[in-house]
Amino acid sequence: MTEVKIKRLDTADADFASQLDRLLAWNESEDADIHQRVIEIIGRIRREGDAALVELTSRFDNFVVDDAGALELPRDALEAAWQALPPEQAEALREAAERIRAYAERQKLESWDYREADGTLLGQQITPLDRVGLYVPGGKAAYPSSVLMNAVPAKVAGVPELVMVVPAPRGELNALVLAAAYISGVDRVFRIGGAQAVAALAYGTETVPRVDKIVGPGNIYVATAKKLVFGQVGIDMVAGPSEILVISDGRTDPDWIAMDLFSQAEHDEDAQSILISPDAAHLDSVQASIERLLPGMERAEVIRVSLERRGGMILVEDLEQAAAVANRIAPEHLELSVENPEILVRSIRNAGAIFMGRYTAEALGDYCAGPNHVLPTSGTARFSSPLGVYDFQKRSSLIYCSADGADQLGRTASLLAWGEGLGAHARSAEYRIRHR
Ligand SMILES: NC(=O)c1ccc[n+]([C@@H]2O[C@H](COP(=O)([O-])OP(=O)(O)OC[C@H]3O[C@@H](n4cnc5c(N)ncnc54)[C@H](O)[C@@H]3O)[C@@H](O)[C@H]2O)c1
Ligand SMILES: N[C@H](CO)Cc1c[nH]c[nH+]1
Ligand SMILES: [Zn+2]
Repeated sequence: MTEVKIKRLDTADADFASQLDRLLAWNESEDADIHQRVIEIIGRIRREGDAALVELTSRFDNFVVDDAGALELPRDALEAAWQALPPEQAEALREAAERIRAYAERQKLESWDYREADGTLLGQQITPLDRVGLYVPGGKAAYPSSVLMNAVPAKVAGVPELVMVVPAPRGELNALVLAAAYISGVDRVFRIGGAQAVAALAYGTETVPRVDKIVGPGNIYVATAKKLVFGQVGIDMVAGPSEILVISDGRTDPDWIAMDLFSQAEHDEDAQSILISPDAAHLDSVQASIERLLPGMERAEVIRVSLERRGGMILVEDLEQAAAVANRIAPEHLELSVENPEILVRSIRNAGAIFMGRYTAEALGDYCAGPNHVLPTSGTARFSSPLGVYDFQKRSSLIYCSADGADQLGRTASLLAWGEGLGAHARSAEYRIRHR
């Protein structure tokens, strides 16, 4: 077994900050290249519609159809997949869906208003989005759990129309993906993926309807496409290649930690797995576990590439410094594998999801704990949050002025409008003032 070359960093090194920046950075030329390719794909979908969708699907997913209509799955295929599931899988899917729903129910934004003494009413009205596009990844692995994570909160919000896209390599789709779409109330499913699927949802084609917002995770092509179509449609966040950051106090079984790092590395060669600990001997033990366990893994090569390209082990002075480094990284998933996670969690400011304590494997959150697994990546947890019901709801402000309210507010508005030199604004307010 050859050594797995994972970068080692030490906060005591003078140039630690720049070493960390290099660990987190995407290769710039690779990044620019992907960006350019995605712009071209989006341009083709806008200009050529279905024809480009069919051609790009055959090129990237090895899935050839004569006519774009065949990219849509008939609804009875979803029901048939659900009916054919082995009972224990159906039960697991249903249990996961129920737990995701129970958590989502608590996230609902509600309408509210309040009335002032003069009868003026101010408030907020909540409306679900009309039609949402759900991206479900499927290039290298199938993600039934992502179907539930996308669709269940959308349904809780009350979105009337859910359009799902999922790549079908060689035309094949995982039965659990279809069954999950069935039980979570997805309306239409198209077998398309990557930047071309995002563009089709954003602009519409002859067969794919244009949506109001696109949500869901995907690889770097999907994440880049979502950023580029933002404005034409809403997007939830940048949910790209998966990431895990483990802070260990050195007392968790090194095999557990190695497997937690593998669990995200196995998604994609672009995934990122980082371990931080104040215990240098523990980092060595985890390295030894990685080398011993890796050959037995199903996706060993993907894990190895991911760990060697984007993985890291960071030696810190203490757990407080570990938290500071974690906040700088702002990971998608953060495991606090320590004795008192409820104390350390108070120092965490930037993380998509925080898994507290040695027993809380991140994988539980991926499937069935309840909180959403669609989470911000690439440091965007500094300003983004997990996918939730609120992503499928809009807020409109409500303002009702009584005659007395218009009289009072009109005087203030008029003064401010004249101050801005905007006469029509001022007069519009003044017309409603009672002139004595
Ligand atoms: N952040 C989250 O919440 C979250 C959740 C689940 C999965 N993920 C991530 O989703 C990703 C899934 O990736 P995947 O690849 O399996 O499926 P995917 O559906 O995201 O991507 C597959 C598509 O990528 C496109 N593609 C692949 N190579 C291309 C190329 N060279 N040029 C142009 N387009 C290309 C193809 O169109 C293909 O259909 C992983 O990175 C995983 O870590 C993230
Ligand atoms: N870890 C992924 C989110 O980054 C979600 C997932 C689905 N299946 C397995 N994992
Ligand atoms: Zn995962």
